[in-house]
Amino acid sequence: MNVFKLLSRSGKGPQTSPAQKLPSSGAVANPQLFGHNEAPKPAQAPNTSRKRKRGQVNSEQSSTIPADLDFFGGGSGSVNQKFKEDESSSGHALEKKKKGDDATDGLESAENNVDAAEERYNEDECKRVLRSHKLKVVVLENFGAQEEEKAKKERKEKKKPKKRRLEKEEAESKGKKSTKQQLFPRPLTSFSQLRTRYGISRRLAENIQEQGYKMTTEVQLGALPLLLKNKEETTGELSEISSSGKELAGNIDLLTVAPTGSGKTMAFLIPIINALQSESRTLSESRQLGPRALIVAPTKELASQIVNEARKLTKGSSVKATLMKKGMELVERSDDEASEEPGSAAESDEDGHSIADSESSSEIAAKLKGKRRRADIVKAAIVVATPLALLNGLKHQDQHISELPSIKYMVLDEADVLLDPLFREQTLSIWKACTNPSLRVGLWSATMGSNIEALAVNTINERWAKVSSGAPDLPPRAPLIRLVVGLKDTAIPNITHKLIYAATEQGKLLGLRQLLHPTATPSNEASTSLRPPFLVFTQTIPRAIALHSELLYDIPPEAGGSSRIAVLHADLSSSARESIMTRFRRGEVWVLITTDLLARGVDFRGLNGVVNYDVPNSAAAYVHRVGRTGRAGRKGGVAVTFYTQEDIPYVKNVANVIQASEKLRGKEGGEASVKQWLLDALPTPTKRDKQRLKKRGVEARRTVKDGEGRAKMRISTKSGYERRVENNRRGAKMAGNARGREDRKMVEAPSESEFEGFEE
Ligand SMILES: Nc1ncnc2c1ncn2[C@@H]1O[C@H](COP(=O)(O)OP(=O)(O)OP(=O)(O)O)[C@@H](O)[C@H]1O
Repeated sequence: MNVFKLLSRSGKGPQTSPAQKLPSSGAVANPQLFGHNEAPKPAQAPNTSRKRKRGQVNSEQSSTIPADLDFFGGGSGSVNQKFKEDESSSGHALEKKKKGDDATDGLESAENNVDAAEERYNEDECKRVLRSHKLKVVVLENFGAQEEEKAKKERKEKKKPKKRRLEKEEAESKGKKSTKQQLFPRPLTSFSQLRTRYGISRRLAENIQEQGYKMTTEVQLGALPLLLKNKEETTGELSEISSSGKELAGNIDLLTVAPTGSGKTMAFLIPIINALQSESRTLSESRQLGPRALIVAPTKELASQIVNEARKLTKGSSVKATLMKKGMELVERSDDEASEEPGSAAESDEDGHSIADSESSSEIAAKLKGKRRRADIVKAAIVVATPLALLNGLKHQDQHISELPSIKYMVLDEADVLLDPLFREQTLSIWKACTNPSLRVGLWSATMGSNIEALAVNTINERWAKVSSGAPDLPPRAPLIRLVVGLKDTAIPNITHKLIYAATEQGKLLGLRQLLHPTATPSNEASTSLRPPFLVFTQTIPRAIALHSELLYDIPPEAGGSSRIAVLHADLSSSARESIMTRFRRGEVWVLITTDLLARGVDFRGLNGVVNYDVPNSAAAYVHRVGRTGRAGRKGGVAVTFYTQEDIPYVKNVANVIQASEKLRGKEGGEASVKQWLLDALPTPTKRDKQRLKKRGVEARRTVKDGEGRAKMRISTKSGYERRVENNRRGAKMAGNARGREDRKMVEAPSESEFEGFEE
């Protein structure tokens, strides 16, 4: 169906080139964002001593590599060629699987080929690959080594006279370098290496292979080698930063900043699932151990998406993942504290964690009359939840929070928002409740302020001070490593940004209608390039609702009419939210109007665009909102941002992000969508302005009434005068109708003998 023909009233639709690639056209062969234009390196002498293994591609025989596998950008350079061999062999394995061949056979041949490629890595090549993919790994805090060093120094210094000691300290603090130690982990260029190099379970390897991914994304390429234990090298990459590198290999806290849609979910799930699988071989063993990994996400939508991903990767294994819902508990409670709410018993989860799944509501009600219900205790190894759902499962009536000593892994997905004032208290309470001394933490997001890094370091220190007191035999203290992919806090380079001045609220509505009906303005560049499905973001829930009712009848009935447009916000019930998400994912809804509820993490793979109907509240919010399109390297996504007179004090935030993202893409000067003159003309918001905007949004849009009681910043194409005339007319008509009904009642009042219908 040509969506655009149906949307454009003329029926012709805009002319699009058949070659135009949109995110909705499907996955791209190369999900990576950087490293495509890598210059080829001089060829290295081939390793002739090694016997070629079964299925391995000979670089001399096959000089032409399929374009979709050429992810290091052509040329016969040593590293490029080696990875191509590696990839083509694993791609071959994938193809085999598609044809119905035995999956394990494919795995084996890929593993054998990777073995061969592995041998030819050297440190310089690793560095080059990491650089070309814009990966930077640094040691943010090396707690263990710092403590060791401090203790050593103290012992030494005690022996020196005081004067000399003070002089030395002063000199040291003056010359202290702030540069962080950089690490160069061996990049993971193929998923097959997960088995050959890190020995992940066969089941997990098969589940990954079933996803059909041809190559690792940048964040997977950098994070997985840091988080997994290398089965061959006993010291691992971390030997560089600690004498106890052997114990630290794969045993670190990681703070990752990587672009939106770059596959961070897989990157944090694989190491956790692998570790949990090696702890428990059978399902009953795993259930006995209870929850051992906690994944915290800011919204229900994101949490349920993570659970789905985790279930794909844990299929057929002893490890299960569950979504924390109302009526589920993480700790045992006394009878007095058990939930009294019958509604909370009604939710059950795929892994059978609810007591209510086989009972009718009347049975439950009857039981509850006699005895308070004991909530269901979660047994799954991986628990995914929003901070509030988790705290509800941990808090007691007297407000004290139970400890969770069984949790060994905690992931904060969208860590910057979870540690932002909005969620900070809840998140830190959860973090502190995880009292296991070997707790490993992962903080992941596409944006991360330096204040969040500092907060993470403080929290890790505080927690350690608490858990280590009175526990002498603790494992070595893990370092905090930071991995950054690309340019920190920048929008992905593979989408097109459009910043459009709409002057007024009515101008924005007209602009959005032009996007919906593209042939009405063929000259408008923005309108010809945005295709449904797309998301529309507003500042508040009332504005999302108002915009939805304004646009409800804009889609012609032949195209599905009002069912094609929907609104999703936090005031809707969970089931309504789930149903809208499903309809949007299935393609039944084409335009989804929402608030920042869907700005983070949610993965709509084929989303063609994002419209910022209201300017986002921060640069980070822009990065996340527009990152709903262009996922996994998909090209052709469009991000349109409307701004009005009221937004001018703040719009520079957004303009700067667009400029940085276009620079990353190589679009500068005349080609850039935000011209330098505009950037120069826009006022720079102060720190206070930014803080106010982040907290409250554009103030004018929050004020519903002005001093004279008139509605301001309303979403409507009609002027205030037109609306008043219309309201007066409507009022007069309603009054007339009411009078008419009264008159008719008098005239038509039935006589007592007349039939008046059946009583209910
Ligand atoms: N190696 C891969 N090759 C191709 N696609 C991948 C690969 N890894 C993950 N994906 C896909 O990329 C998409 C985005 O992944 P994911 O949701 O994990 O991104 P993210 O980095 O968490 O994004 P965000 O910052 O928006 O939360 C998903 O559809 C996922 O299935």
